[in-house]
Amino acid sequence: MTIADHVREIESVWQGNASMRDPYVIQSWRRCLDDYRLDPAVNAEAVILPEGRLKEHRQQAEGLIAIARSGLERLYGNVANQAYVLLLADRAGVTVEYLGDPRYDDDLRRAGLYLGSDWAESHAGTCAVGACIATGEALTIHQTDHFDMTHTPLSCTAAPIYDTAGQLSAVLDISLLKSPVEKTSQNLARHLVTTTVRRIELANLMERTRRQWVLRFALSPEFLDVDPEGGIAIDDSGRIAGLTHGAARMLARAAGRDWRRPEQLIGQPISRFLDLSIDDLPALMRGRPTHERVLRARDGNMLFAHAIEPPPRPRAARQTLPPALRRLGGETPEIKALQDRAARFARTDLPVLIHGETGTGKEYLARAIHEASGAKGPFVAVNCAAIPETLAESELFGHAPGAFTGAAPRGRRGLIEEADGGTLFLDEIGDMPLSLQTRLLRVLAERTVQPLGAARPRKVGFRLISASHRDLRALVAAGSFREDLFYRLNVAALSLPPLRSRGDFDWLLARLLATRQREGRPVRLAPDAAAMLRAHRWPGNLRELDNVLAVATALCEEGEIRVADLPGGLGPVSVRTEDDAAASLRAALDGCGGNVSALARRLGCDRTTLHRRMRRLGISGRLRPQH
Ligand SMILES: Nc1ncnc2c1ncn2[C@@H]1O[C@H](COP(=O)(O)OP(=O)(O)OP(=O)(O)O)[C@@H](O)[C@H]1O
Repeated sequence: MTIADHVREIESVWQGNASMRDPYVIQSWRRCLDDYRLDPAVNAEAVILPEGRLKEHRQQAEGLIAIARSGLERLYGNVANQAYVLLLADRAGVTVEYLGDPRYDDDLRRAGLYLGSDWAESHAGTCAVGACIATGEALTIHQTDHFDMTHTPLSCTAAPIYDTAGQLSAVLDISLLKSPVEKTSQNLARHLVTTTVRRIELANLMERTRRQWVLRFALSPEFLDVDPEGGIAIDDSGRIAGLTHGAARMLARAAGRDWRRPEQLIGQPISRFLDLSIDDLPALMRGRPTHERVLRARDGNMLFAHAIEPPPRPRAARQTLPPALRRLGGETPEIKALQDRAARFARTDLPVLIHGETGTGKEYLARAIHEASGAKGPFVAVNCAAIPETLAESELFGHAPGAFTGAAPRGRRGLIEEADGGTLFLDEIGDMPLSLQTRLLRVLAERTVQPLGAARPRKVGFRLISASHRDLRALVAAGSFREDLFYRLNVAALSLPPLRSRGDFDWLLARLLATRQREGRPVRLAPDAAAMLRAHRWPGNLRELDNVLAVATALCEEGEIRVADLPGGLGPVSVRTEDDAAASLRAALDGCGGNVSALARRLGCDRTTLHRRMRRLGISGRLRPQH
């Protein structure tokens, strides 16, 4: 066809003469002439947007491109060797994603079948993307259907992609540079794009309505599970929260409404369209044979449906925290973040480094991680600051029989070996002497331990958790901590906040108080005493609070801790020292005639705990009442 013939045909159609062209082609020609004032005799060059503007369009369509990509790639895989090009255009008509054969790059670019090409009907004239945006329907613009001669060699088929609110959001186009003369040759292409779009819309619906029920449907049971015709998201109250285009058409038909007016569908009760309520959805889940999952639409048509339950709400995620980690604190964002991080580390065997002031619960957290990890072996805690340097080596690494004077005759397994299969917790790691740091580094690098005097190293496997109240980076800078060891320990870092800044103070207070008993009964806290505890600065953190409660429990009467039972000087301006706690405990011990077991019974804790606390506070168990 010559330009003159083409122009003459368009003019004839415009004058209202009969035509063999599809109605949507004629309507587009009219828009081009009447609305856009285009001239079919003037060839409009393909417009390719400059990179900056293309980037803006791509950024806006990012989510859609990500969802559409696998559908596009699969479709392209099916048609690539037949010289088809795939374009994904946004609702403005700009090509934001493109799959084509690089061998024809120049021709494709010239024809506008390229990334960044702008197919808006207002300047490109009649074209598949533009006409699809204007009509909202899948269609083929074949060769001389195009408005001017620039694009007449092309055959382009496009289908609209609707978002879950029923608005046209993009167009998928499949084009050929050269095609057979017959337009019907593109019927298969039309089937392929509409099928791909249906899948893209379903994927988009599933992605965007994760918290709702999704009902997928098909007209025949065989296709329900493999290739449903559409999907509807339904909220808790049984209203339509989102849908695919196939669903919009089906629902509109069922209730005699217009699918082009999504506000007549979105937000409406599903029961207006289908013989269905929210309570019927569980019965439509997979598990029942497909042919039994039948629904009746309000227009009397039957369809087969498959309901997909929403996943549990995010709150449930907290429920899945291992119990040991749940016990770490109350529900504040800071503690929740700490628990989530610790839970993730617990699932790995990464070395963990915990930082926190003294008494903030570093060992408690380390034990919780050990418990949450499900490790079979033991939790072995070593306080690097407490072992005398001379003993540290044999304590940690063990020794062979007779390795040195005073060595155990049958030798001794070191603490590192004891932790085999479990967790080694090195508390106050910053206080470890440099010589031991070097040996520890070797254990970590080689995963073996060599006891003193032993001929051969032994294999060990454990998770390492270390802790310090000191700034290890500063120690590295000062030369008292090995830098290479620091990097090996500081793989997964956790930081415990000081008690004075914890938003869950009351939760912790209640928790610690719940472990106390007086004469077999729970202990209460008078409101003014609680206020005093809240106002204190707690330099000794949780340990200090625990000690204060222990002593106050011992001193209180009628099971209620009052202000008078709290150590003097407790309050916002005072800085309570461990000496105060020691003095209170000493007083309580005196009250039991220096008998640790008796005091432990009175305090409602076991003897080991009390001994540990006394050791920490520098109190000897053989202490006699002081007069
Ligand atoms: N989340 C918690 N809930 C209840 N009690 C806790 C919690 N965290 C710590 N504690 C208690 O607080 C006290 C101090 O905890 P822990 O010994 O773990 O602190 P730490 O930081 O390791 O101390 P240090 O720096 O002296 O080694 C312990 O009695 C512990 O049982």
